[in-house]
Amino acid sequence: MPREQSRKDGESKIRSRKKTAKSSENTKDVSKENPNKASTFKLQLKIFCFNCVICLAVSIYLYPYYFYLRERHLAKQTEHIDVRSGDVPCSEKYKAEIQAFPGCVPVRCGRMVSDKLVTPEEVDHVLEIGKRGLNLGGSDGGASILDLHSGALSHGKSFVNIYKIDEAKDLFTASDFKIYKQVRSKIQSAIAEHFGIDEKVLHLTHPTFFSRLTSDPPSTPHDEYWHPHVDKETYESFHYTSLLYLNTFGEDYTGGRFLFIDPDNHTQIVEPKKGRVSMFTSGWENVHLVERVASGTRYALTISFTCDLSHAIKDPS
Ligand SMILES: O=C(O)CCC(=O)C(=O)O
Ligand SMILES: [Fe+2]
Repeated sequence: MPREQSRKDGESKIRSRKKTAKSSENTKDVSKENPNKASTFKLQLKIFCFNCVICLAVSIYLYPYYFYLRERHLAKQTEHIDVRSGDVPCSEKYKAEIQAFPGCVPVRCGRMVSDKLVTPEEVDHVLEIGKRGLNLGGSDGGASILDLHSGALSHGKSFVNIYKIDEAKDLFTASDFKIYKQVRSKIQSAIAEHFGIDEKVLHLTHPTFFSRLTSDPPSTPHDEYWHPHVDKETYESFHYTSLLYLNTFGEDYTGGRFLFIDPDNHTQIVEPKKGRVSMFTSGWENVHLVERVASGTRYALTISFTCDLSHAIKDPS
């Protein structure tokens, strides 16, 4: 029995030695293969990195097109538009606010553009009034305004009252104010018609102003006209905003397009053009911005309306 046992012990030792030998052979094989595996891994890593770089380059190249594809034009500069509109759902906040003014609640919210509302003679005259006033002042930065109602005129880093400047005493004539009133009245009727409200419950409100925009770097936050905003927030009294463009994008300046920013970063663009009127509900459904002017000088007149009698103003006179 002990001899039998020692034979079995001997056999199992041999088996275990063979196993050890085999496993050490395996170890030797793997370590022999390692250099190949390492170089394959390096190659795969390089291919991966190369693909990443290509993807990144393609994305950077296509990025502007992504926005381009999301850009839609409401009005191009090259078009002559009788009436074109874009409806959007009224924002809840605007709807809630305007309910307080019977007869002033729009049947639709959105925008409307027309190139036939104001005559070329009227636009020429209005532009001339604006230039005459703005030439007496001007911001140090890229945005100058002249508020015909209050008389506020950009001057350096702040404002002066144009009606208190000696040299501006007889600057504006009765015929200037008549033209302003004529244009205001046409726009008011068009807003009432398009948005289905009673013209009589709509009142001119402040500020009503000329703007002159250039590519000059800003000198105060007032000069940063390119930020997205909602007019109801910027100018509390506004319910309906209108803009009369006094010169033309692509001819008198580059940049300076007007963009409505809709949900999902879709944009609807109005390219300003001399005589073009754009009008829209002033609520959160119409977030918008003016692109930075890249060259030249852009002129526009903002005429806005309120349904709130306590914010009504008379025509400038
Ligand atoms: O001049 C424009 O086109 C728009 C200006 C504007 O959005 C504003 O004054 O609130
Ligand atoms: Fe605005």
